[in-house]
Amino acid sequence: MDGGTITQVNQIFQNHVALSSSRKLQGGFRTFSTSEDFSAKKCVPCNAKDLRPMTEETANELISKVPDWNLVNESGVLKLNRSWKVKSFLKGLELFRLVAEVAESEGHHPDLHLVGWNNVTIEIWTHAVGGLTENDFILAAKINGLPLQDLLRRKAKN
Ligand SMILES: C[C@H](O)[C@H](O)[C@H]1CNC2=NC(N)=NC(=O)C2=N1
Repeated sequence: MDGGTITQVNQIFQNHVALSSSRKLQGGFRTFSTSEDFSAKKCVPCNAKDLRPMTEETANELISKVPDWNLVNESGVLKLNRSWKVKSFLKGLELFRLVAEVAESEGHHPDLHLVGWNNVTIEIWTHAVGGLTENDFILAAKINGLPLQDLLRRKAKN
């Protein structure tokens, strides 16, 4: 197979969304499942040789599994992001501390932003592959499971 055909085959494998409940290896590449709870999974090391960034099509299928996260394409690099308004600067740092514990235990790390004293944005992508992998969805799902409510500014009532 020439390079072009291999790329096409890779695309086909990566576009394949497994319906089973466990991660599959198809033709040596990781595939992604629609039916799984990402928060129950564990991140794999990002330096694994068979790790490839998923296509935008796959990312679009998986984004609904991580409520409140957005899919963004930054100059061709797919990323997940989510924003919160915190009660104070220190509460923002507390939020980062909770997120950092998840990140350290998963060995997968988000980009953390605390801007204008109370605006927190977290971006998640896999630096090693320049795009999204299942790891990013696992980390996003685990962040969604954190008890952040007391750190957040309450929404203004009308
Ligand atoms: C070996 C280890 O998995 C890597 O160095 C990790 C650490 N955390 C990481 N986090 C993220 N988001 N992307 C990476 O490529 C990455 N690499």
